[in-house]
Amino acid sequence: MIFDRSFDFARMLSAVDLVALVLFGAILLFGEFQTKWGWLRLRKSKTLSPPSSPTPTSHSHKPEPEPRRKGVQDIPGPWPRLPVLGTRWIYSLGVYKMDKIHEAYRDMFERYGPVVREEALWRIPVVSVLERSAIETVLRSSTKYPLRPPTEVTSHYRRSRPDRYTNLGLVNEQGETWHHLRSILTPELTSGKTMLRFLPELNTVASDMSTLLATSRDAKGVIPKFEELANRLGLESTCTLILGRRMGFLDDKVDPQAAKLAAAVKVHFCASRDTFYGLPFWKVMPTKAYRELVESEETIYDIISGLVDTALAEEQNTAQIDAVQSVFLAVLNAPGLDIRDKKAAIIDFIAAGIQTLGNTLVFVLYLIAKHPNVQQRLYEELITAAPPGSPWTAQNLRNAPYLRACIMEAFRVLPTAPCVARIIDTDMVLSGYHLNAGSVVLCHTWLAGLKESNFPAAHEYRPERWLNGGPGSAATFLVLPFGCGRRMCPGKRFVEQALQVVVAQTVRDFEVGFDGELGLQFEFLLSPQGTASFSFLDRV
Ligand code: HEM
Repeated sequence: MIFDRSFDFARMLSAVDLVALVLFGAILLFGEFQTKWGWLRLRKSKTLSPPSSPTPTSHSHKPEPEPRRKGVQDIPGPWPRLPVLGTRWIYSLGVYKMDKIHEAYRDMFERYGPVVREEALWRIPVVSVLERSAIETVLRSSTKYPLRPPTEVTSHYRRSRPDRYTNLGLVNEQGETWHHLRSILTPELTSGKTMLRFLPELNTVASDMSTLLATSRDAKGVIPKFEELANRLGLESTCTLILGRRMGFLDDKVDPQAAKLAAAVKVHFCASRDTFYGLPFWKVMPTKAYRELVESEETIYDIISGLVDTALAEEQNTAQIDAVQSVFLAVLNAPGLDIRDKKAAIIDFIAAGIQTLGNTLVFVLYLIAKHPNVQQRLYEELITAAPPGSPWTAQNLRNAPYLRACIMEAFRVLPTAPCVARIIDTDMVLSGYHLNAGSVVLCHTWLAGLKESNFPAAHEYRPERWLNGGPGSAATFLVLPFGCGRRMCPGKRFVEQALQVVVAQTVRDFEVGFDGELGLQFEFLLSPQGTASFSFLDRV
């Protein structure tokens, strides 16, 4: 077994590695590189009292010793736990592959049971939970300012650029600063009214995507790198929503900016993964992953910043897509925020929509393509709800429950975000272990949703389970593609609507096919592995 205590860790390290590790440990020990949220771990317990010591009594018989309660230190997990560095070595020394971390968790749950403890830098425990009850306990306890572990490397970089950022951004901020940003930056983005007004423009985006699919096919109807088009769709639709204008990323000719931006977003996710799961050498020197992160962050900033500036200049003269511009302007006109924060928020929103939406579209269409019966039923529903040539209105979409079921089931079987992370802010008992406030917990919603005990025939793609009231309470905390509570993804409404319109348009226009199996890889998000070769045949 890989993680037996007899596992010979030293054999895996060269002498140079060992010296580097020792030196690194010393630097960290005496340096100022403690994680910024480590203090939470040290906070006083709120709800649980420590095990009580036996009270002296006048009776002669000895009181029964109380069973020792199991704490975080008792949770099984990879071994050895190194001083300072914890267990992050498992991803760096070839035990698990960095791009297969989704499989690593599956393996660890099989090996150690439904609760697994890893240790991040400074031996801070990171607890992974698989049981539905544990996931519910964590996610139900959402407070006013829910805490999600920040991506430390982005925070580190942003602190080094006060010319561009005054804070860490919505994704990485915590507490009152996060709440302030969230309440100012997201109301337009999350508003149902905004989405409704955006629908006509989304129809033109979906129709342009269909044209692009038709013209990008080879003689057999195959598009060998569909994921690139899916990312362009993500970029175009998000820009249309946020900037209030069409950008032309779905035009026939590949826009070099779009390609550069999509590539930078991919590198950014991978570098975030490598710095998060790898050994934290980036904290003391600019490692390859850190340099890639900085480079991609700057590329993303520069390109989107250019788009924002152009949109802003045009805004002075024209009101382009009347309804949609409100997201962009609402952010720019928000009171009480530095212009750097507004610009950074717009950039973050656009960057957030590219690969997330692209990957999700690949997954949904893949599952539909691999299940011809599902595709046929969906097609029949769609042409009844909106015959070819008619638009996707709110009413037409309401009349397509099977479409929503296909998307929801895809989120259960192949979600882009496979777990929801929290730093718990009260003590709690999870699967029999007492955890103190400040513990980092990863709720593995994806793997839990694939358990037979939660969903019958869990490994099968069955959209029907979401019809007529859905699969019941099992779904509440297990199928959470956008997270939950106050920190839930503010892009949820937009993404759901965009997916519905684009999938509906695509399946109405084409019979979608996929040869073979789609591989998966972990890029901080769950992503298709390699290229995704789809066929799109005209409906007769
Ligand atoms: C398929 C597409 C998407 C998926 C699957 C997705 C998923 C998620 C998830 C799981 C979270 C964490 C939620 C939590 O901790 O409870 C999140 C946060 C976030 N997402 Fe998305 N997202 C998507 C698209 C978008 C888009 C298009 C935008 C912007 C327009 C966006 C902006 C954000 C922001 C700003 C946060 C941080 C929110 C906060 O901490 O307050 N996302 N997303």
